[in-house]
Amino acid sequence: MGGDLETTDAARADAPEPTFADLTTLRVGGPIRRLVDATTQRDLVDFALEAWVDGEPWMVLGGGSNLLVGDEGFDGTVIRIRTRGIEVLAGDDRRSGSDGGASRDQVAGDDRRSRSDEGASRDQVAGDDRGSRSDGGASRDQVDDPASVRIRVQAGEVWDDLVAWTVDRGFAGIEALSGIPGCVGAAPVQNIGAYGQELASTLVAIEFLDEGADAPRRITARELELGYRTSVLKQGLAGIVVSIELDLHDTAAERAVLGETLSRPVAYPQLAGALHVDVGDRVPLARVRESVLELRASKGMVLDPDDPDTSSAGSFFTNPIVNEHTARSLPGDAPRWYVEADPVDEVVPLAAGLEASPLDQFLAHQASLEASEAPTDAAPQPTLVKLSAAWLIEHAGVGRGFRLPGSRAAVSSKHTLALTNRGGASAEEVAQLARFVQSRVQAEFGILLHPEPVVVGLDL
Ligand SMILES: NC(=O)C1=CN([C@@H]2O[C@H](COP(=O)(O)OP(=O)(O)OC[C@H]3O[C@@H](n4cnc5c(N)ncnc54)[C@H](OP(=O)(O)O)[C@@H]3O)[C@@H](O)[C@H]2O)C=CC1
Ligand SMILES: C=C(O[C@H]1[C@H](O)[C@@H](CO)O[C@H](OP(=O)(O)OP(=O)(O)OC[C@H]2O[C@@H](n3ccc(=O)[nH]c3=O)[C@H](O)[C@@H]2O)[C@@H]1NC(C)=O)C(=O)O
Repeated sequence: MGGDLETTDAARADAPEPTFADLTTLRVGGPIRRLVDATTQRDLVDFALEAWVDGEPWMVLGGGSNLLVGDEGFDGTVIRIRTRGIEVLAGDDRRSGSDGGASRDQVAGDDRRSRSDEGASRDQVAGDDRGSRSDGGASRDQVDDPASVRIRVQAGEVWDDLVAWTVDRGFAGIEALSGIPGCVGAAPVQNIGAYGQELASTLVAIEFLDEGADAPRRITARELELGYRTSVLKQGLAGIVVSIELDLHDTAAERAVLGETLSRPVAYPQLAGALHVDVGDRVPLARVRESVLELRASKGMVLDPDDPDTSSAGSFFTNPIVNEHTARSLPGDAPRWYVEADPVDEVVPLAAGLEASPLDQFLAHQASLEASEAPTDAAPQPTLVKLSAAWLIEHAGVGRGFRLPGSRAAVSSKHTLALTNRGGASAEEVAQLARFVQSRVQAEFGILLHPEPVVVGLDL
């Protein structure tokens, strides 16, 4: 291991060991047997190899903003990613995808290792938060964009600092993702998205350390199969994201003519409303950032130590994607958005009782579907509709501020999709609230809500 590794070991008696309650934005979760801080790429690989050789349980920690860990904690190694560095890749670097020198604006360095694979994939379907399927890779638009600029960012950079950095330099493409918590390395895992942009629209590739490997490899965005809050990383490809590469739009030429750095076209009606423009308009980058930060703050989605509504993991459930038939069965005022093909969320028959857990009912339903379905190659693609989990929760009788008797966990008073810790809640209290919300929505609408955060040591 390198000499600058920072190791916190539970065996060390002199300093109190941080628990997950100290390290996550939900502020719940038990002790960590061994916490190590990887501050360079070399250290990251060394720590990971050490854990893998020993065959001990391991997990990655970024900003702790999308994590619910049980009160028992984690009996293994937690590798906290602290690597830093944002580089602008120039000329050959960006075409080959190698990461040799020639960065014209390197902010911070790291012990980068060189790797040359194919460049950006060329026919990505650009997605947005309401869209469902994103095929990953730089969009044709970006690759063909003569003003595109490619950057590589190390996994431990704070996501929102990166957004601020790009806005300051007039690089457009992730401005609507302002205020999202967490670290850069977690962003491709669930293809973060908000206010009409998602990572898939700008992501070109990642450097990834597969579990058991001793050096990272490059994986193109296309290979990541990015979709609505998902990717092959979320679906089980084990390892660690080491860095990401993005193609952004450099507004320098436009600025010379217009005197302003304009955003990508505004794609989210709520954001367009807040900016007093139409969907499709372009507005100064900094205004988009400001407006998104205000919108997020009004929903309790910007971390603020003085506001218990922000002691959450953001949206606790994903918005369900169902077939058109199910969507039509909902009341007329239920928000619905048509999406492109993606897996349909399970609709559990209302007749299924609530005695079994939602997961058991889901599995039983899945098994009965598999048993009854004859294989077919030419099934027509169903029309898919994304629903609002927040609306379903509210209309299942779980309003803002709701809490179970005696519990210190509550639904946010600003947005029903965020479960919050009002002070001193246990992980089990958060899990109880989550199960209650799931069971209410299921009883009312027959729809099973899926947790968005990574859940460790708890059953949901
Ligand atoms: N759209 C929104 O408004 C919100 C979005 N988020 C997003 O959720 C994510 C949370 O980030 P963060 O707080 O840093 O993550 P966390 O520290 O909460 O980690 C959550 C999980 O992400 C995976 N992960 C994190 N970093 C890496 C990495 N370098 N390589 C591989 N897997 C990794 C791990 O899952 P595993 O163990 O399964 O590999 C980890 O358990 C961010 O992308 C954040 O932007 C969060 C809240 C709101
Ligand atoms: C916060 C996250 O991402 C957020 C992202 O910031 C926003 C903005 O793009 O859109 C998603 O929320 P969302 O679908 O709830 O978006 P919002 O615009 O806040 O609400 C949608 C609709 O839900 C309904 N709504 C919202 C809040 C509420 O308390 N009650 C309610 O009924 C309203 O009808 C509203 O129009 C993302 N969540 C998911 C799971 O997709 C996160 O992933 O953690």
